[in-house]
Amino acid sequence: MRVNQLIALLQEHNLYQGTTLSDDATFDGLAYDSRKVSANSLFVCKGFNFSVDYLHQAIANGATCYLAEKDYNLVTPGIFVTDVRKALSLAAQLYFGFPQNDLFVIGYTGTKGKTTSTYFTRNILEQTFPKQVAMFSTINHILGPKPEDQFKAHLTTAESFDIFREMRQAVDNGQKVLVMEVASQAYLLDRVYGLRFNVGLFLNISPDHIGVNEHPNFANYLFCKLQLMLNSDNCIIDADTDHFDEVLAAAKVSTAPDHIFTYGVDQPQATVSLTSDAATLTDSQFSLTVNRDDDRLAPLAATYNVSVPGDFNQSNATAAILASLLAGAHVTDMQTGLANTTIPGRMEVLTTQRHGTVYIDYAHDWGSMNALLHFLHAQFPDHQIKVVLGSTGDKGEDRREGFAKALNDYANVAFLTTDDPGHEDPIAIAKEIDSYIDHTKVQTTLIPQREDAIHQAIATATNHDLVILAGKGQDAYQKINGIDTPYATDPVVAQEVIDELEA
Ligand SMILES: CC(=O)N[C@H]1[C@@H](OP(=O)(O)OP(=O)(O)OC[C@H]2O[C@@H](n3ccc(=O)[nH]c3=O)[C@H](O)[C@@H]2O)O[C@H](CO)[C@@H](O)[C@@H]1O[C@H](C)C(=O)N[C@@H](C)C(=O)N[C@H](CCC(=O)O)C(=O)O
Ligand SMILES: Nc1ncnc2c1ncn2[C@@H]1O[C@H](COP(=O)(O)OP(=O)(O)OP(=O)(O)O)[C@@H](O)[C@H]1O
Repeated sequence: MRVNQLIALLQEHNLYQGTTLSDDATFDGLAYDSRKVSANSLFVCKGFNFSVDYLHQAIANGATCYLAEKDYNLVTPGIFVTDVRKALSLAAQLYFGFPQNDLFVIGYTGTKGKTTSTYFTRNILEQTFPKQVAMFSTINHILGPKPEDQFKAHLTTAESFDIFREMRQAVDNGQKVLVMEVASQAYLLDRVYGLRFNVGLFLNISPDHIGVNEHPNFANYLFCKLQLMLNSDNCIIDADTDHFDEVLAAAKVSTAPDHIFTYGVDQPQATVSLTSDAATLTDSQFSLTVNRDDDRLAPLAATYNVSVPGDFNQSNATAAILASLLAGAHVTDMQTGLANTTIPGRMEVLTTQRHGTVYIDYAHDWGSMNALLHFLHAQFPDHQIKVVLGSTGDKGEDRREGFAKALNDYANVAFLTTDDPGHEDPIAIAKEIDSYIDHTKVQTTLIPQREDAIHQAIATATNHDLVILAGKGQDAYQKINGIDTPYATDPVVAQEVIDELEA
């Protein structure tokens, strides 16, 4: 990477303040972690917990220059900028050769449904472009068709440097499309600064991620999510979302009306309207009506089966249909892809002979729990709803009251147990949830061991019951006192219980 190119790019974005380096210098490496610096690298000084010791370590490891918001007055030269997070994103794009230019990039934001929709979209597009669809999801990253190109994710949206590094790998692996989740935190911390999306989707918004290390308030949370609409060539919006008018207004700022698409349940005003045709305990079927006179959209008027239950998943699937249409998919690809998608820990279904139907779902706040229980209650009114859940410690304290509200509205029985208690006592958390429960509607039992709670829920269930194991999905740990304590996962525990009971 040549320094004069970097300076020109920084100047273009009004970030450049000056340098103590000669402008004909070149770098062989770029890093923001002192432990990953190689010879003749540019080291980027950023972060809430940044320490000058990291800069010294980076220099010892081979950094020949640093990029920072302040001059550390060292012999080693520096490049100075007004905003180092934005500068990191631009430097990474330059260093990795702007890999986004060789990918069709689809980004999903929303409080709920990002992971599910990302999986749906990838599965559809894999029908159209086999082995050429990369994915950055909360669960895992896929950069190519080989097993070594797939690995677990650390964040929902990675640091900018890692995003562009992985995009470069994906392009080098022959990938044509990238489907990724864009958390609000990504805009808060400029992880996608300077990235233009071919398609940006806004699924929904409800209060979440507000706290010390996240957004200061809801207005900031919404502001960050809206940024995806301002940075996308095509915008797709769920017309049923709260704050729809603000989302649409944000999309209109930089996107022409015929590149803005909306969808909603039984919404004749939306570009595409979806109608639920059937729902069983294990899957569902819906139809789309196209309300805009547009030849590209016309073929979407069809019927689709989704192998994951939940009316909210019909909405997620519709988002994926529109996004994949813009990427070049045919309706048959959509129908096949949706009918064959399962998402780890999202509405996984275990059927039993005598103990009802068991759902494993990642619902871990009021919004998702409410959507899940409302769907099950409305669709299967003759069934009793039994829920196993806890609430995380050290954060999201308001979730406890939210869970109780959703249980009061729709559940019959709740087994309150452990879910990532952190430094808190799980039973104290369970008691707090219980304090908001209306016991005339919901019968509660407090059981500290999650495995025991799952056992009791399934063992006491009959074929008229729906048993919901909520909150952990496929998490293979419990966060206890700062340690990720191994946990077999809800699906494994549940299957063992079913095998034991029905042997
Ligand atoms: C508050 C927050 O989001 N922090 C993220 C941010 O940290 P940061 O830039 O402030 O860096 P830091 O962790 O304070 O470390 C300081 C700097 O020193 C460097 N360092 C550190 C140690 C060392 O020996 N040498 C060294 O150079 C680090 O590389 C870093 O650049 O950037 C880091 C990557 O560069 C992230 O790992 C870190 O995420 C933390 C772990 C986190 O938990 N973030 C959560 C809140 C988050 O981002 N969540 C979203 C939302 C999820 C959702 O929607 O559900 C997500 O996208 O996952
Ligand atoms: N469109 C939706 N509306 C409401 N709830 C949903 C929707 N889609 C999924 N959910 C619920 O939210 C849970 C999380 O879904 P998913 O992982 O797809 O969302 P996410 O946006 O990636 O979530 P998170 O940011 O919490 O990781 C699901 O297990 C389901 O209970």
